Amino acid sequence: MNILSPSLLSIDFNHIERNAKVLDEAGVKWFHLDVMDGTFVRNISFGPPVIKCIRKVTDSFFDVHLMINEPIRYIDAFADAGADMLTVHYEACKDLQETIDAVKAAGMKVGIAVNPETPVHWLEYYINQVDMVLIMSVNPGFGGQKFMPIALTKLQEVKALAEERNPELLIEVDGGITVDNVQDVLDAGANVVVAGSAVFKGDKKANIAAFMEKLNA
Ligand SMILES: O=C(CO)[C@H](O)[C@H](O)COP(=O)(O)O
Ligand SMILES: [Co+2]
Repeated sequence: MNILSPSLLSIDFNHIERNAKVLDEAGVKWFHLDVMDGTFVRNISFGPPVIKCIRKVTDSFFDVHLMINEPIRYIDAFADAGADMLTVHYEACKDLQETIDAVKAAGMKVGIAVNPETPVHWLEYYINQVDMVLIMSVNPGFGGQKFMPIALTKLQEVKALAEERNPELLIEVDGGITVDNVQDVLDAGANVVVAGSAVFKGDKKANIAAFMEKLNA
């Protein structure tokens, strides 16, 4: 079963409750929350206080994408804010094993994200310890960027690794996904699709319905 995880980076923050309702009513079950610290990526977005507010208006699964250095420092804060899963960047953790263990100990699911230039085989040792691998199809930091096709090969590699080592693994792709390229990433092995601009620009309900049609085909 494929999952759409809309990135709230593109949401109208003046109307969070109204937009969350639109997503929920459109059948969206996951919210993708992009946390940026201005050091791991050259942008700052939001943190636990905002997530805590959004938690009050929806029961959806909070798929929190941590684009922050040394995320181990904030695990409890995100757990308290209502995160269901924390996805940390391979490139941002001094001790990835310790970080994975700490997320699990805090009662959340855990994912590892890799940037476009980070090889998938670096994840081999961790692949059966995590719930999800996130393949970035843009360089992280901003919504609205163009999809990078290198992600397709990496999705195929993760899928092959998962078949061997962790058949339950969720494989998420994030960055520049549209209704026109979503089939390519599904065919390559993604089963969780993040979309920000392609959901929030224009008619949200129609955009979500178009994605759902492809994901549930
Ligand atoms: O992690 C991200 C950027 O670093 C965002 O999740 C991603 O860019 C989603 O936005 P869009 O679908 O517009 O690319
Ligand atoms: Co993201």
